[in-house]
Amino acid sequence: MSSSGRLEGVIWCRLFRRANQRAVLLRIHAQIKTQGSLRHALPARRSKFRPTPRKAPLYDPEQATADMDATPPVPIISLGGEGDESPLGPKILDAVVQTGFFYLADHGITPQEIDLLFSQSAEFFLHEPEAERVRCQDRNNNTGYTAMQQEQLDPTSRAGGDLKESFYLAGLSRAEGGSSSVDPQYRPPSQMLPPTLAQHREAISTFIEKCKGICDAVLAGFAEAIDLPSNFFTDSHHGQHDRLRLIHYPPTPIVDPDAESTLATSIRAGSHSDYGSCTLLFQKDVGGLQVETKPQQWVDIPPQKGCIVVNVGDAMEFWSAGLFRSTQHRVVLPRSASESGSRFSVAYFCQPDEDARLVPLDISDNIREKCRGDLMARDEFQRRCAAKGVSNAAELTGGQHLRARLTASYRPTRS
Ligand SMILES: O=C(O)CCC(=O)C(=O)O
Ligand SMILES: [Fe+2]
Repeated sequence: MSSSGRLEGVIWCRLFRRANQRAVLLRIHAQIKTQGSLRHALPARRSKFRPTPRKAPLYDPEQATADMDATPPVPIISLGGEGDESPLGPKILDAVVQTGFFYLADHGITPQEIDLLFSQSAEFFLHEPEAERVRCQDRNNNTGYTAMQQEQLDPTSRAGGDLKESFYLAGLSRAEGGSSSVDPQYRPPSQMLPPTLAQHREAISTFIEKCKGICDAVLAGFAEAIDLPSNFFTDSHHGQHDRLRLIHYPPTPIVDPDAESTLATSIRAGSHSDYGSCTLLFQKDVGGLQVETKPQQWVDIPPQKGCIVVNVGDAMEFWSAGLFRSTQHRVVLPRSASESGSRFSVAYFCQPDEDARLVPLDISDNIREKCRGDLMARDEFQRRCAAKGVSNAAELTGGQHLRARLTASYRPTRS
């Protein structure tokens, strides 16, 4: 075939796939109007949502990145490169007590490593046969594949399950007692990998270890920020429950975010706070992530070149007695053509150990004074704990909180 013929073929494949997906979504939205629930409107088998296997293009790192360098809505903080020995703690204090979100620069993972992981992720979501994906599901260990709408991050919403699919990876080399010396008590579970990911096992494992290293630095920063020894939190984080999560939000039609009807349709990721100590979020070229900076006030956190989004999770909010904020965030449906294609993201969830007690700390007067304007009132802290199903954080362990939140947001796997 000539190159122009091939190009034409590719364009037709893309147009056909887009039209096919659009038709399915439009049918579902029409059914929502009559049946009132997207979950009921879902086809019995979810495979209709999928791009056609083996014909879809892989993730293209050269795609336009229009939003990338707009004025950042949260601070950009350097983890420190050569010649920058300044400690992280004082640099992140304001951000973690205000929104709990910041961009992290100079983190040591190269753009090439990130691009590679995103293309491996796209290869999995767009090319791995359904049987292989499903074979690797393990909800008991929070590893492997999760299907479209299996998770509903905001269980209170009437919109139904989130329009995304994902794959959770536990520390691969740690699970086998590999390179790093992990006390067997804190070993993450081993898991099956589907062929498209198994062939990249080494690279993915290295990526996970790098994320763990960054999280250890962030945890040390959290401790230093409140005048604690830098190992205060890292001692309770052996990576046992940490997960790297590859996420794919398939193409969906553009919606008007302010329209009343949009509230009844599903969302890419419902409003939620993260469950652990901190999250590293890698975004590429498609936006949609928003943070609730004030009640009902949602601010976009667009991809920022070279930066990871870091946010505080519930465990750290409990531990810090509400000084650090685990803020609600979500991923909205496409608002423009640039958001309507597939969105890929990668999250590294850093979790406290199973037995870590999340007893709220006594925050020193010195730190309280520094954060005066942003301190959370005691009753607000209690209210936020209660909203997350926690009556007394002092009696909670890292493992208990994680399981409670996962149980609340996942529906059982279909057999
Ligand atoms: O995909 C994203 O950008 C955000 C995902 C997220 O917040 C989560 O999975 O907890
Ligand atoms: Fe999140």
